[in-house]
Amino acid sequence: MALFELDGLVFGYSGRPAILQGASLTLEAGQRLSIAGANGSGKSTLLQLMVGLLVPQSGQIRAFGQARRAEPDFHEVRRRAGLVFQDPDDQLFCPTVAEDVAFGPLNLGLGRAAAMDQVEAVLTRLDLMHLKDRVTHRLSGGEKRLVSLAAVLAMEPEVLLLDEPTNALDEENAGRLVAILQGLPQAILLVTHDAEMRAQVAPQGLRMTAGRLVPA
Ligand SMILES: Nc1ncnc2c1ncn2[C@@H]1O[C@H](COP(=O)(O)OP(=O)(O)OP(=O)(O)O)[C@@H](O)[C@H]1O
Repeated sequence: MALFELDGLVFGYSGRPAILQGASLTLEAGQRLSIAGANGSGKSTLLQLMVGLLVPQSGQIRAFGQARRAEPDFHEVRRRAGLVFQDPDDQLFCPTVAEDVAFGPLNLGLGRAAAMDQVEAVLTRLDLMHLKDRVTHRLSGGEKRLVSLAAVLAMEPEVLLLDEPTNALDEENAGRLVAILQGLPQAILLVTHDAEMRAQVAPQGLRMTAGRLVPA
């Protein structure tokens, strides 16, 4: 069963010409796929459509074996597919790092103690335990990006949708992120301008061109 099957998605922001003009892709379990493309070509827009944050004007979205049309269809999609936003400030909204990372597990119904165990496990895995009690909005841009990834991984999604994950990361942390992603079991859809990262994490690639996805 494919995790995602997007067929002929058309989307334009209100009152503006369509950015996506028939974008299609299939993401299978365990697959790693990258998407490149010019600034403003619609890559972030596509990821937001995949988890129901935007609604296509036409085209089909199947996720985890089912057609997804209305908002309630996407609750399950957002639980099983973790989107790491391009801007960490869209992801992180709690006072401290521990609370931000615990938010997802608590929301999924985990008890406080189990959620805190999960927070420690994820922060340890990403080598971020030193940030656990920090005030989130005072972190550096790169630290926020890593905490965003931790917050998504804490929900144990089946697939990761990553929007420019190396933005604001220094070379050392970008390298660490690549190693972390290489070691994860999840399927990954990786949007990035970073050609080296695409080669290391998701060599099979597509390119967004004129509103469609074509082999890179
Ligand atoms: N909320 C919005 N309302 C109106 N236009 C928007 C909105 N969000 C994005 N856009 C526009 O839609 C186009 C596609 O944006 P999108 O962020 O999907 O591109 P992208 O391929 O991810 O770009 P980048 O590589 O710069 O991150 C851009 O022209 C952008 O300005």
